[in-house]
Amino acid sequence: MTKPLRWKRVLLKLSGEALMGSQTFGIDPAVVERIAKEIADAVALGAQVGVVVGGGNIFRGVAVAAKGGNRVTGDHMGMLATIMNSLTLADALRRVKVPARVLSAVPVPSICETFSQRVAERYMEDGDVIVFAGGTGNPFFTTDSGAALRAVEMKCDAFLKGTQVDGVYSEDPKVNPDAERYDSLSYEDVIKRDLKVMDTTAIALARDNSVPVIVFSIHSPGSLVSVLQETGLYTVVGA
Ligand SMILES: Nc1ncnc2c1ncn2[C@@H]1O[C@H](COP(=O)(O)OP(=O)(O)OP(=O)(O)O)[C@@H](O)[C@H]1O
Ligand SMILES: O=c1ccn([C@@H]2O[C@H](COP(=O)(O)O)[C@@H](O)[C@H]2O)c(=O)[nH]1
Repeated sequence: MTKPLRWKRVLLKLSGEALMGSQTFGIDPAVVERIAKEIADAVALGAQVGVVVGGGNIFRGVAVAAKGGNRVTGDHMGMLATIMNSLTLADALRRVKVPARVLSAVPVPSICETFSQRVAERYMEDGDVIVFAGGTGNPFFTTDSGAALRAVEMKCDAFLKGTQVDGVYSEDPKVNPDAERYDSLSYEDVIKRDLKVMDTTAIALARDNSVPVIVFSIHSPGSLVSVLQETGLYTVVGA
């Protein structure tokens, strides 16, 4: 018998860098296809899925600012990068027969629809996967914050952060391989100890609206369904 889902409506945040595969930049179509299939498996089990994809595989505004450039222009470019990733993922979802919509916080009407909560709600109820593009639509934010915002707006049961590592550690495990891994943590632990797995704005928004944050590795095959069924390896951040 199939294990029931612990969380039915979820916001899945995918690291843009995770889409690069073994490349150092851009999108590896094989990785996107695998992730699309994992989302299809979750939908087949009854999950309602909204997705936010980061843009770090293409562009980050801080990189412009670090070289003395205009941060706002850089952030605009970063948001456009998330739209490119979102279009790619939505196409891959359609190829595996999952109805997918791209709703962007930054209006680009000749390319995709503009985000509105009411429209998004209707699509989700219809069983469509929504790829929320363009982050929050504002500079000086990140897609983690955009994802937390959409998770709250869409009344998601959980915010799933599918990333490069299999949970939250005492330090960045890529920097310190001996860092301690946690199965669960409070929102306050993450904020006070400045555990940089995601930004403070995103964690605070999740905390203030009681949305659990689940951090897991998107590289591990089958991990999305495992997380939804409360099996596998992940860290839960909650009250
Ligand atoms: N305490 C910590 N626990 C776990 N991971 C951490 C921690 N501190 C830093 N990290 C790093 O944070 C990264 C998670 O961020 P992620 O790669 O998802 O980037 P992002 O900025 O959200 O997305 P993008 O790749 O699109 O920019 C992990 O890959 C990990 O190396
Ligand atoms: O609300 C937002 C979201 C993102 N940006 C810009 O996009 C890039 C890529 O997003 P990541 O979360 O780093 O993957 C980000 O560095 C910002 O430059 C934004 O301005 N506003």
